[in-house]
Amino acid sequence: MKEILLKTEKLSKSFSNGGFMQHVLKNIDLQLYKGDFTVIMGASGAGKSTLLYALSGMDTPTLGMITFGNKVISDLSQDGLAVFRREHCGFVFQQIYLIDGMSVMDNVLSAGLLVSRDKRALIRRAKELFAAVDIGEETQLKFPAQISGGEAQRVGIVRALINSPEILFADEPTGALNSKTGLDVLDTLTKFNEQGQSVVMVTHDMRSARRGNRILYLKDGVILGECDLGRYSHKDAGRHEKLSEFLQRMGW
Ligand SMILES: Nc1ncnc2c1ncn2[C@@H]1O[C@H](COP(=O)(O)OP(=O)(O)OP(=O)(O)O)[C@@H](O)[C@H]1O
Repeated sequence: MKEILLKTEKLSKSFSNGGFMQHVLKNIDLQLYKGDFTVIMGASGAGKSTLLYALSGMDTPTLGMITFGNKVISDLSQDGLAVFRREHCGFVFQQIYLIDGMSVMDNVLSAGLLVSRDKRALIRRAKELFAAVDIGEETQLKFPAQISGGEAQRVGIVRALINSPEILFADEPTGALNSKTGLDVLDTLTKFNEQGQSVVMVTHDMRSARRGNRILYLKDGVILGECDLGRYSHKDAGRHEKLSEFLQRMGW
């Protein structure tokens, strides 16, 4: 039996655009499960990022309820949401936004120090995570301008995981990377997920989506369908076909 991590009830989000209301998310009832690698797909403008922002407390819904564990997060103030995000969520975006004037290690530690005062423990965890993403000690001392895009994204993942978040949210994490470095980042996400990290990722890239075990398809602000792909394995030859067939059915 899967454990529910996060739940939405009648989640709606509307924006006022040029004097009219645009209803981007419409009454979404969704449950996200612990340990899953959930992927949100859909055409451009379907509302994928808007959904990710609402789920992660980066934005508030217009209507509806979001519950994390036993805690209703949709009622929290901006300050309450900031604390929720810091303590429970990790974020990886297409743009990495490392702080230029700090070393790679200090970038990660500064995120950790927002939650914990135990610098020694943070350094230990940072080192473990850097080892897991294959960022050596020399690179840890470099500044963001001195590392490659792929290294920067892997540092971004370490930063996102330093506070041991219950959910890692990723929005097109390979969007700005070339094929090889994008693959390294996907392998890294897969590895952490195999170790139990729950991941929710938005993408319109099939190669990225294949890493998920659960694929949700969003269309015009509603979840049109979902596909259970099972756990990722690079040996799973039928995976690509199963996903293609699902996406075709969804009208992708
Ligand atoms: N802050 C905002 N203010 C006004 N409209 C917004 C805002 N954020 C999103 N929208 C609108 O909501 C719709 C869905 O946007 P969203 O970014 O969620 O789509 P998406 O599925 O992630 O698209 P893409 O794949 O192109 O990134 C778009 O029409 C967008 O213009």
